[in-house]
Amino acid sequence: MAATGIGSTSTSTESLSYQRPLLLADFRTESTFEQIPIIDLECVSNGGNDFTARRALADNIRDACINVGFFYLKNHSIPQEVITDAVNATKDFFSLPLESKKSIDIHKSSNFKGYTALLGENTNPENRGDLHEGFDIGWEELHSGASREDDGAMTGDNVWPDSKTLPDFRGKVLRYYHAAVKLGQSLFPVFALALDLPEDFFDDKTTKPAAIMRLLYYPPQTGPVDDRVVGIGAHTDYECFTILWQDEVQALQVLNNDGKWIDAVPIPGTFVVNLGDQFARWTNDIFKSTVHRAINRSGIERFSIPLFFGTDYDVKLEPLPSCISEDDPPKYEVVTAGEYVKSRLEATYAHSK
Ligand SMILES: O=C(O)CCC(=O)C(=O)O
Ligand SMILES: [Fe+2]
Repeated sequence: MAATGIGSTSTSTESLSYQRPLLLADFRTESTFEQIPIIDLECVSNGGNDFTARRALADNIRDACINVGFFYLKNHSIPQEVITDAVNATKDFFSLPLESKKSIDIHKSSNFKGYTALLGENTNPENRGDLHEGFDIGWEELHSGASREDDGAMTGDNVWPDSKTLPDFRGKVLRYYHAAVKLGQSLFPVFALALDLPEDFFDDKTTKPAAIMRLLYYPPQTGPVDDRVVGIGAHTDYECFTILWQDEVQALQVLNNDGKWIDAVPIPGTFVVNLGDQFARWTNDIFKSTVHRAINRSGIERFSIPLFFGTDYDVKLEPLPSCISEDDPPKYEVVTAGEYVKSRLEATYAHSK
């Protein structure tokens, strides 16, 4: 599937920009961040015909990717109604009796799909388990329900709760999934431009959206909090980038270079986007896969929905020539995106096997 949202036809201005010397690391600032930047996606959401605006957007995104690894996205194109439906479906799902949810436990799945119970996952190996419940899905055709025949290491169907119990659940969740995938597809060309690559660079590497979506529920943690049992322990994400919807409850925190946790304060109408390990690998760490965690000390329930979007599972994560040099040799062994995601998921769920 071709990337949507912005065109990839070359103009003379674009060709010139590709030939600029690539000194991406020079965009790194000396001091660390104290805030997460807000980026306006209007020029992509409106059809993306203005290259000057796309270039300016890519420059802002480059700055955020090199120096923070996180940004808020405003003026995205996902209708509020699609989000609200998915959030309501999320709340209905987590309200089901534990035995219904356990019947589709993620440990029964060969491809990491289904329900994760409280403490079922441990994102930070130094911790004792994450205090959230989750529900994971991957790509599935909206109407026919077909999954893909061959997703390499990640091949397999989604699992769903009983449609008699939650008749609208699958439709609402998948509608949001496909909207978020479309938004993600519109971001790949901007990331490419931010790396001074042709805007269509990721098109042939993202033909079958390798996107995992999670519904997450964080119960409140009251009283003294054991640092080793938090909502989600300190970790980096595994794919190229994550598009996170979060409700109004503050819990997400992002680690800056001074080791200080910066709150990713909820901003209504925005998504939080953060980079993951695949982009760190493509760029030999020029793009930051920033450590983050979530602790819900608010006293009320919190819900969030991340969508993790990587390159196709059979694509090799090779460093871009512009991001390596004699002084900066490749830092990572080359593996496929699917092997990488699978190995990280195996480690995350190993403790509750
Ligand atoms: O719920 C959140 O705010 C963050 C979730 C997260 O970091 C993840 O699932 O990887
Ligand atoms: Fe994360």
